[in-house]
Amino acid sequence: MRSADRHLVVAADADAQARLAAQRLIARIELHHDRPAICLTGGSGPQRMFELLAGEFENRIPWSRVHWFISDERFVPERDPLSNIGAARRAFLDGRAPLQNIHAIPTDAATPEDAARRYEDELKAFYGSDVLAPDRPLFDLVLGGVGPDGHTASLFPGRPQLQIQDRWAAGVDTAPVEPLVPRVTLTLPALASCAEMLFLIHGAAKRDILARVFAGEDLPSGRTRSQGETVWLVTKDALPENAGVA
Ligand SMILES: O=C1O[C@H](COP(=O)(O)O)[C@@H](O)[C@H](O)[C@H]1O
Repeated sequence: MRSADRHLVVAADADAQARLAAQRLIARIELHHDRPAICLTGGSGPQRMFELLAGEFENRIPWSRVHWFISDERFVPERDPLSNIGAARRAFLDGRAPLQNIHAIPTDAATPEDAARRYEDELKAFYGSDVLAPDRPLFDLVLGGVGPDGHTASLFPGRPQLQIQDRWAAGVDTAPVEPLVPRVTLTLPALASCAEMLFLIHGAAKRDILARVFAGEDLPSGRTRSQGETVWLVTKDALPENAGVA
């Protein structure tokens, strides 16, 4: 199903979803002949796909060329089990991606805000400009998830980071959902600067929040926009009735 705002793809189960996601990621990499930029995310959504990238799909990734970023981070060291980039590194990046191609949010900074400013500088240096051009996306692919309150990355409902238009990253002093640690998040304009935004949603526990997003409620995940395609890759068990799929 296609609508003005979203392209919905339904997967039979989490394994099928992970395969489709890995194939989309590889297709985006293949479209970029220089330095593809992939923005990973935390949470449960991409974990099975990470396993496939370390296994069955490993030989299809030109590891020396691809650069890996992260949509948001908990303000903890990478070795902490709560670290989003730490989880991605352990699952598939370590031993495959060159270290200089892994762009972690610097959680050794003094504060989340300092970390956000340093990450913004790193993103701008990679992009080669301080201004995001409408016809030149920062990322080839941005992965997304939806939390129980409709948050995506670490953009939470009603929080000021959601309104930021002039920054690429921002600190979040306290997260309103578990784990209750400070965070750093990319902002909506930075996330939107992509050729494809791919939400990975699975499990019956996501059905109610997805129904609210699809109903048009003003939630962070529903506010995301991409310069290119926005794809919601949803398993059957997470699909709400208002998704418009029989
Ligand atoms: O806190 C976070 O949650 C969202 C959604 O994660 P999920 O486990 O509920 O699918 C995730 O996208 C974000 O990166 C993470 O920091």
